[in-house]
Amino acid sequence: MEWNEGDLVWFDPGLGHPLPGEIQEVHRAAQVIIVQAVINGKPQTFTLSLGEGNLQARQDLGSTGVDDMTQLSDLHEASLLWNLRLRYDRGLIYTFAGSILIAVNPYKMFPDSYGLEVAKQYAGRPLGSLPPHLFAIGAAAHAALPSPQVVVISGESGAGKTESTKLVMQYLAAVVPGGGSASAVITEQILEAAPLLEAFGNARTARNDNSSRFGKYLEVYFKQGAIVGAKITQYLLEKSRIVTQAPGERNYHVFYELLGGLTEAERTKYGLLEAEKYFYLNQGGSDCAPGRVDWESLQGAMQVLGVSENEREGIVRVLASVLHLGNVYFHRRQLRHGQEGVEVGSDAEIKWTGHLLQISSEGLMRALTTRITEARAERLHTPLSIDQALDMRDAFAKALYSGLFSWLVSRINSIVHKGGTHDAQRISILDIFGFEDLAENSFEQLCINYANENLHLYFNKHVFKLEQAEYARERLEWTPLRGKTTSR
Ligand SMILES: Nc1ncnc2c1ncn2[C@@H]1O[C@H](COP(=O)(O)OP(=O)(O)OP(=O)(O)O)[C@@H](O)[C@H]1O
Repeated sequence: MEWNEGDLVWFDPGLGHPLPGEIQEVHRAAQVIIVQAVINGKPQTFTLSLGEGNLQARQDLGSTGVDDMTQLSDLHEASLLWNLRLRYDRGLIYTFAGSILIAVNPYKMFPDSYGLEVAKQYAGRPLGSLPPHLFAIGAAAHAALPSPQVVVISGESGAGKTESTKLVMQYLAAVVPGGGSASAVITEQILEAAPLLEAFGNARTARNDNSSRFGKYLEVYFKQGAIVGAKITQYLLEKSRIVTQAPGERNYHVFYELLGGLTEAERTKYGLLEAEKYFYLNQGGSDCAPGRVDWESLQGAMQVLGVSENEREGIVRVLASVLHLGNVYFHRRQLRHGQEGVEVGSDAEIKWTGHLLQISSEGLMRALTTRITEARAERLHTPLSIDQALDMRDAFAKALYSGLFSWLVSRINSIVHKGGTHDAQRISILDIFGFEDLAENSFEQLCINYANENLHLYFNKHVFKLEQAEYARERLEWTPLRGKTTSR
């Protein structure tokens, strides 16, 4: 290829990845070209020998890039990223790749982009006829009913999945023709379920102040065009966080919201102190401020969802019990016959937990310090070591909290899913935790990454299969990904 001044190119000045540049000078006699690239906002020039630097022609994307990646003529990782970058710099955070929407997290709100008026513009418009937007995905899913639709939202932690899920839901709530007041109530309840689930299932992590620590599959049901119900399925709540947190991270938001919002009288009633005093809340060394939602708003969300006062009291009791349990400590104790066991350091926390859960404190103490084995008709109490007792305490706290979380999800479902939806149309939204590679990876990261791998595998198979079927239908030639022959 003959290069000329002003040609747009991809070149690699030895970085191991291509840069977008523009040829400034061509010195054919010396076989040298000078290319300029803008790096971190500063123009820099590179002198390359002709034939060096893996020069490739670069498409002119103008100042705002193309809004569908399929319009790119030079298609490789660098050109895809460059297009996203150009758009992002102009505040255009959404880009299509065919029927897939890529969203780049702006980390700042664009309130004008998500109003009712914008939602209405997208309603009923085919995908691609308006600029890329989450509402376009909502509109496409809605238009494709009655066949069941799933919006799969995928990306690493902090990418913006949860916010995107809420926006798709907001779109459906805003534009789906009203089905009377019953539909309006159920729609409000579905929207109110989001902050409630976030309080109990989200936490501050090193990557995201509001990271979802569970996977969520939300099915929204429609009849005669109106929303008639929803169902939430939750996966894999991260249990280790209830008892331990990595540096800079926190426990689930609800604990800090609870302690920041209780009145003095309520604190006394549940035997609670300020958040800094609880081992389960202060291991990450992060602050213990109440956080995103205040306790009062959370109570409001529970009210909208019909959670009774009695049930709310039960929720506080379980949360307070988890906190009390975390402060239980043990001493080594010499038993008879030279055996070693443990005893609880202070029984105040055990008494509070017993009182709040309405179980016997003595039984709880025994359960935390001994293991019961049954052999024939005999029950043997084997004393635990300190480490085993701590594990037992933590396991109990984890079971209590995850039981509460599962109960909450089924309680929400009992309100937003009244049954009778077997013949309803549905749009589902999958918001599942993204890939994680932390300084220390545990069993939870294995499960999260395994779930992601499978999702990607399914997604790739599905998308490529569909694409190949379309090629076959249109009798286009293509090279199957793993095959050597060109098919017709
Ligand atoms: N469309 C958006 N507009 C503005 N800010 C956004 C948008 N999407 C995400 N954010 C910001 O990024 C933060 C992280 O986003 P979000 O919690 O949705 O990520 P996530 O992919 O669900 O992460 P995780 O897997 O950790 O739950 C949000 O709290 C919000 O501040």
